[in-house]
Order: sequence, then structure tokens, then C-alpha cells
Amino acid sequence: MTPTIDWTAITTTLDHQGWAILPALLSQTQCTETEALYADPSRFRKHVIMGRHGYGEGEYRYFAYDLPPLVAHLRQTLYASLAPLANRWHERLGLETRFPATHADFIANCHQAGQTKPTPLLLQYRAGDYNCLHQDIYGPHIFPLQVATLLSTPGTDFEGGEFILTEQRPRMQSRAAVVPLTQGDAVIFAVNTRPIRGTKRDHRVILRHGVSTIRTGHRATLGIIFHDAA
Ligand SMILES: O=C(O)CCC(=O)C(=O)O
Ligand SMILES: [Fe+2]
Repeated sequence: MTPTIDWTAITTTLDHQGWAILPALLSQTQCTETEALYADPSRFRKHVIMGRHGYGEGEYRYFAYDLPPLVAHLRQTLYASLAPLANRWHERLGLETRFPATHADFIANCHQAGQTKPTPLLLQYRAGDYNCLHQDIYGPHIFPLQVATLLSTPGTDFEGGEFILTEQRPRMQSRAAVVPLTQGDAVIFAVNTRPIRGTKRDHRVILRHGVSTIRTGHRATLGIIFHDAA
């Protein structure tokens, strides 16, 4: 259903820079089919018009349970590959929570704590739209990494609309990264904080992500967040 991924290389990159690209996670057909789900309201639990909340311009819908099979598959398999890294980050950050090996066990913890609403989402942007820098935190249970997959083709479907990450280091100025994605590529990135190695000890940096203004055309994304929402 999805390509083989070199998790050793991805993990090294995530440790080094806090984000990594999974090239061609989805095929062109999978992108088209996933984007087409947007038109079926019965698939979703909530529709958000971003301008009404000051989140930017554009819109998104959170999937309802049961998730579409591809989305459920990605959420389970990506979680299982990322959980060991999430645990190492928590150890280095001095955070007590450890993550179970399977997504089913993690989501059971979320549900027990009242975080029961599914968070995977489809986003849609048109010319002039943008997504303000933000963090996807929906309660005390936070899995420290998330994944966004670009469903449209830059240069053909849209121009502008770059995926942006910023990193705020303690007592230092913020650093920005522009993540180069093409259709079907996914970016894995830190939800909230990540450790970076200092000369004496690890430091905690705070990340935010967003999307620059779409200049022309139409851009769609599939977002996979591993914790559920309260
Ligand atoms: O459209 C994008 O690339 C950003 C999506 C996003 O904010 C998310 O998946 O959490
Ligand atoms: Fe987001």
C-alpha cells in the first residue's frame, strides 16, 4: 500500500533537523483518491473555515471514525516506526511519558483521558490562502511527531504555498525552514518540542508549522496527527 522507508536514515535526519521528507509516500492515484474524499461530508466530523478563527485562509475537515483505510493504515504504520524515536526524545527532554509500541494502545490512552475525537484531516487552499504558524496540540496527550502529505503538484496545480517550519531556540532568534515537497511527498516534523544537542547538554526547541500564501491555483494536504482531540 505504501513504499519501503529507510527508517534509520529518516531517524538520523529527524534527530539532526527536527523534520524529514518521506519521498513519494503516496502515489498519484492515492493522492487523487484521497483528495476526492473531501467532497463527501459523511466522511468527516468537522469542517473548519480558517478565516473565522484567525488561523489563516483556507479550509479543512477532520475525518470521522472509521478513518478511510489508507489513512488508518498510515496512522498505524507511521506511528509504530516513530514511537522509538518519540521515546528517545522524551527521555532527552526529561519528559516522563513513554509511548506504547502500537498506535491502538496509544489511542486507548488518549480515549481514556477524554481525547476521543479523530484528528487526521484534509486541507484545501486556493489562491490567496495561507496557514498561520501553529501547533496541533489537542489535549495533554501529545505524540511528539506528525506527518503532512502534499496531494497536489507544485508548479502545475499551484504556485507559492510552501510548507514552513520555525524553530525557537532558548534565548536565541528563531530559525525557519522551507520544506521542498512534490505531489505524494510527506514531511514528518516535531509537533511541539524537540531536543537539540548543545555542547554540555540537550536543549529544548519549540517548533511551529504553517503554509506560505498560495499565489495561484489550488493546493491540498492530508494531515496525520497521532493523538486524538478532547
Ligand atoms: O497544508 C499543509 O501543508 C499544512 C497542514 C497542517 O497544518 C497539518 O497537517 O497539521
Ligand atoms: Fe497543522
